[in-house]
Order: sequence, then C-alpha cells, then structure tokens
Amino acid sequence: MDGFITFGVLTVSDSCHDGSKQDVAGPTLCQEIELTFPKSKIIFQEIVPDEQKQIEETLLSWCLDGCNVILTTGGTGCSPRDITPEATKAVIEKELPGMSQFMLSKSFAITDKAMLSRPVCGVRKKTLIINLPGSTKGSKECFSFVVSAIPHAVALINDDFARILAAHGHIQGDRSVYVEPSTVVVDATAARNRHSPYPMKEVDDAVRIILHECSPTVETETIRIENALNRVLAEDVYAKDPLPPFRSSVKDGYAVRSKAGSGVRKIKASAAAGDEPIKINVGYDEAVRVSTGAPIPESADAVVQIEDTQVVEATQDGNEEIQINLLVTPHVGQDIRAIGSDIAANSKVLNKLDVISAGHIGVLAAIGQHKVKVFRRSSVGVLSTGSELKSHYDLLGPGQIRDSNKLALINLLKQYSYDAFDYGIAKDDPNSVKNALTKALASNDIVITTGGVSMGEYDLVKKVLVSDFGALLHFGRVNMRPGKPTTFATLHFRNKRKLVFGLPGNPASACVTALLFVIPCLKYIERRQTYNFPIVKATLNDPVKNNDERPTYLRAEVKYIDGAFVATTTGNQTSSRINSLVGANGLVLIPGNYKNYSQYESFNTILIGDLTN
Ligand SMILES: Nc1nc2c(c(=O)[nH]1)N[C@H]1C(S)=C(S)[C@@H](COP(=O)(O)OP(=O)(O)OC[C@H]3O[C@@H](n4cnc5c(N)ncnc54)[C@H](O)[C@@H]3O)O[C@H]1N2
Ligand code: MOO
Ligand SMILES: [Mg+2]
Repeated sequence: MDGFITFGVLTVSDSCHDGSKQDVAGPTLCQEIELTFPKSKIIFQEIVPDEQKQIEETLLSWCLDGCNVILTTGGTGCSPRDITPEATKAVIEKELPGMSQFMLSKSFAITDKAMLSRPVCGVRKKTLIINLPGSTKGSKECFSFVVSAIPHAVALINDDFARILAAHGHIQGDRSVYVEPSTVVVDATAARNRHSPYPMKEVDDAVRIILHECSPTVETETIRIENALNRVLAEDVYAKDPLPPFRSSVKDGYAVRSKAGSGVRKIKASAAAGDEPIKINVGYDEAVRVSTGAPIPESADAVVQIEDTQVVEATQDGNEEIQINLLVTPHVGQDIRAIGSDIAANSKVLNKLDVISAGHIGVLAAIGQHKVKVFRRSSVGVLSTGSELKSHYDLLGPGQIRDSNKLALINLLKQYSYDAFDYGIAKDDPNSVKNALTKALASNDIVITTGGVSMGEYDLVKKVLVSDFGALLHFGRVNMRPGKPTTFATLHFRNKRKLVFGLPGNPASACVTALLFVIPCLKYIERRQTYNFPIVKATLNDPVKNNDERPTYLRAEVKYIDGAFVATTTGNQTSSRINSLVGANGLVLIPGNYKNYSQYESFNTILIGDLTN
C-alpha cells in the first residue's frame, strides 16, 4: 500500500545549501527509505543551512502537513554552526531518549567519533523526528539501527494499530485489537434461503440510492501545491502580485522608442533575462539589446525582433553591435509583456470547486502560493473475503486461488487518483469477516469488501454487516451482469457514519461494480461537479450474445474512427475473467433477455478510460 508511512528528509548543511558541496546523505536516505518501506512515500526533501530558525520552520511546516516521520541529516556535531539538536528540541513535545541512546550505543561499536554526535529523537503531535549524523555512511548506519522501531512508533503516535498493522499484512491472527466474536451463526445448509430475499434494483436506482446516502464533504485540508493534483479546490485563489511583475520582452531584439519610427539606432546597453531593470533613458536614436524575458527600460515602449533588423556597424572584433537598422516601424507596446498582462494584481485566478490540474499548479507556483485548501477525500479500506484466497506471494495449496481483487481494486481507485488501504483477506467464517471489517471500519470512511455476498452458506458479508454492525442494507442485488449480488450498506461505527460496498467476488464483477458504484460515490463526496463517466454511442465491432436476462456491461476497447465510436470486446466476458478488464476503456451496455446482437449495432458505452487512438 503506497503512501502508508509518509517521510520527510531534511539535509542540514551550509555547504550543501550554498551548492559548494553535493548533498549525498539526503538522497541516500531517500533510497534507504524506499528500499526498507516500499509502501512508503517521501513527501518532502529539502536542504537548509545550519540556521536554527530555518530548521525549526521547516520541521514545523512538515509536521503540520502530516508527515509521519522526519529524518534530519547533519548538524548534530559540536562545531560552532551545529544546531540541529537544538532546533529539534524546540519543535518536539516528547523526547525519545531511548532512540538516540540506542543509535549511539550501536554507533560506538563502529567509531569512537560517535561520542561527538548529539542526536535528538522525539515526537511532535503525530510526527516522529529523528536526527541522524551528516556523513552519508553515518546517517545510513544510524537509520538502519532505528529503522525497526519506526512502523511501531508511527502506529503508537497515531493511536492507529489497525491501519499500520494492515499496512504490514498482519490482519490475520493479529491480536492487537480485541474484537468480540461474531453473533452470526452459519445457516444449516438445508435450511438456507432458496431465493434471495433482496429485491433486485436497476443500476440507475442503485446509483441514486448510493448518492442519496452520502453528502458532498464540507471538510477541508491545507496541502502543499506539489501534492494538489486532481484535488478539488475549497477556496477561490487570488494573486497578490501582478504577473509579469515588470515589463518584460516577448522577443529577442531591441527595446526602442516607437515614435522615432524605423531606421538606424545606436546600441546603448543590453539586458538579459534575470538582469535587474536598467535605469537609463533610451533616446529616440538609441536602442537597448534585450533577450526574451528581460526587463524593458522605462523610456522604451516597443521591442523590435532581431529578424526585423540589420547590423549597420559592429566593433572591430565583430563581437558587439554598435548600430542597427530597424526595418519595420514599431508601434507602442509591440512585443512587450505589460505588468500584470497575464495575471492582474489582486485578481481571482482559480475558483473554488475547480479540479486542480497541471495548469492550476502552474498558476499557483507563478503567484508564489505554497499551499492550497482542498476538500478532504474519503479514506477507503479494501479487504477480500474467501477461505480459498491466498496472497499472490504465497504458494497455492489444493483448492486455493490467488487474491486478485484487492490489488486490482486498490489500483483501480488509484487510476482515478484515490488512495485505498489494504486490510487483508478474511476467511469465510463470521469471526474472521467481523475482525477484518472492524479494523477497516476503525480507520476509514468507506470499506470495500469482495466476495461472500451471494447465495452460498458461506456468503456471510451481508449477515455480519447486519448482525454485528447494525448495518442498514440499502440493496443486496442489482440487475446487471456482471455484478448481480452487489451490496451497499451504511452503518455507525464508534459514532461515525460509514459506507460499505460489498462487491461480488468474481474478479470482473468486482471491478465493474467498483467503477459503476464506488468511483462516482468518491467523486461526489469529494465535491467534484462531474462524477459520472461520459457515455457515448458506440458501434460493436464484433457480434455478441447475451446469455442472460440481465443487462450486460461488456468490457471493450473503444476507438474513435472516422467520426464514430467503435467498440471491440476484450474476449470472453464471463464474470470470473479478470483478463476482460485488460485493455478495456469502455463498458458497452447491452440489453439482457438472452438476445444476440450483430456487429454494427450501436449501444450506450461508458468511457472508463482514455480513447486508445
Ligand atoms: N445460487 C446462486 N449462486 C450464485 C449466484 C446466484 O444468484 N445464485 N450469483 C452468482 C454471481 S452472479 C456471482 S457474481 C457470484 C458472486 O459471489 P460472491 O460475491 O458470493 O463471491 P464468492 O462466492 O466469494 O466468490 C465468487 C468467485 O470469485 C472468486 N473470488 C472471490 N474473491 C476473489 C478474489 N479476491 N480474487 C480472486 N477471485 C476471487 C471465488 O473463488 C469464486 O470463484 O456468485 C454466483 N453464485
Ligand atoms: O453478477 Mo455475477 O458478477 O455475473 O457473475
Ligand atoms: Mg459466494
């Protein structure tokens, strides 16, 4: 589960900061983090000088931004500028002397120099801060000494065993959270229901029910613009300063006074991009050589591009122009980017409810805004149910298959830019299902389960939801193929309202129902204005049979050819066949009732991905 522990790596060093030395320790620590915690995410990496205030400010801002662990490297010694431990002490609320002592005691075995190191480790709110020495070797070694304590420390700090243990695959057999046994008793086989007691809902009604049961969030969070892609803005954004902040040249050419028209000009000075604006008076017979992006001297009112000029006189070595001839008559403002011409000072640049794109982030960077307020996203836990399931890392015994749903769903959500957390595999027994659900519900707003929702005596998800969690099942069957037993429930867990999607176990069914029901729900809650997938009319490229009374969502590759959408199905469409999702960017909706459809018939098609041509 990517992004489970978030890290920040702060190099503290005057010489790395001013560029006279290359920072090797910082990048090496990042590599170590990625190797040791493949599911982690490094959200910050910076170099600051050995200045107490700057170190403190950076630590505080990373803590505020929800960084789980900050590693500092450098500034822990006893030279006059070494100040990292003091800065760290000023930021932390609880010191962890054991961690520093352990690190030192291990270091003594390697070098006596460790006696001169003064690392501080501690906790501020939900962030663990660890000082490491500045040398690449030393910081790497010291990180390796304390690394085993990090996941547990993060769990303790966040008071969140379930999430952390789930992240490390300890769901089954984990005794750290006690869960009362389930109240569900598996039915005697002969006494079980012969017909599903759940009314069959149409897909559109099911979507309406889901959206009715959730509301667009009002919760916001403030995040760095680097992390803001695809988030929904929770505020209008205004520019304080104009862009450009000075009159700048649009072309490589000559800044002149337009009134003097075309003709010969003496080169008085030159200005390149990045130069300070030159304070000279440009006479009517003069010009200032300018490059694109350079500031224009105040008295000039036009730029003439190089292509529209000729050299009249040059220095003897041929390096400098002395006089040039303007071949065109310049007009006022020609090729000058006026102050505020792109963004006027105090103007609104971005609107609340915009979905942040690369362009938005560019605007935010251009106006110097470091953070934005966005709407909070729902946190999602995903778990699989099924006694036959094994992790894809395990060897299979007789009767076992690999769990493909969990990873497929977590990554399906990721495709639409939502994160989801892995809550393992529950066995088909009520206690195991209750256990896994408890852990997933404890840390998430939304839980997705797969399997165990149909008619079998071991399909226990619905029962456990109702009996053990007091859930309200809003529907338990939907008129669609794949996905008939799709279940949607709401419940209160520790005084918080939760949504549960009980998706079918068949792999294609799980993905199709996640697309049709979960993704629009996540978008709607996040306050996206467009939460439904686009629908187009597409013509079938191959004949299909619907062997079912239910409307069917065929997985297909959709192309736009000669002004029309054409859909080619991705082979066998049986619900168990996860391969039918490979290469599918569309779901073609064909009516049920056991009808056959010939090539060239057109159907509504939901676009779930980019067109492939
Ligand atoms: N008597 C009836 N039987 C079934 C009906 C029905 O209406 N009456 N509906 C069928 C339909 S449609 C579907 S879809 C499946 C859904 O079943 P469940 O949601 O109860 O899922 P399971 O029984 O647990 O598993 C079904 C199938 O999928 C495999 N599976 C489950 N989880 C995973 C996973 N994580 N990764 C890979 N494969 C998984 C599992 O081994 C089964 O083969 O029920 C029909 N039955
Ligand atoms: O609805 Mo099920 O998903 O067809 O196999
Ligand atoms: Mg079943």
